[in-house]
Amino acid sequence: MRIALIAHDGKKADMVHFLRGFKAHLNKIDLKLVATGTTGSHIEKSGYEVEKLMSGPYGGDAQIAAMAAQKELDLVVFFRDPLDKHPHEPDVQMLMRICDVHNIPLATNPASADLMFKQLTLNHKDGK
Ligand SMILES: O=C(CO)COP(=O)(O)O
Repeated sequence: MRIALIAHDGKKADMVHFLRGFKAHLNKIDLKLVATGTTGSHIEKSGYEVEKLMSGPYGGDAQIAAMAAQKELDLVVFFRDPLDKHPHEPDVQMLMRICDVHNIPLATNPASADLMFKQLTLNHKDGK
């Protein structure tokens, strides 16, 4: 299972907090994490192994979109900050569009991600 993780600056602390909450469960799953550059550095510091791509504004969102289009991702968690401006907004929109085109589950806030991760851990317990 490969999961992409992305968080805007105002949401990076939320991402780290969210992942900490699932650590015990996620450690039991064969999981590969991939993230945009700065998000990845934060995730690493919280004790996860993660493949870091470019930083979002330099093409990281686009790299994740390419992986989604190539069906290399099972889930994308993208904690967006709707109260801030982003110079690479076209890339952000493109990533979300590509997830919809290819029917890749996309969680854009912790409440949605929580539901998806709970399902993931349930599936794992049931051997699905
Ligand atoms: O900009 C981002 C998402 O649009 C995230 O990029 P970073 O993880 O490099 O901050």
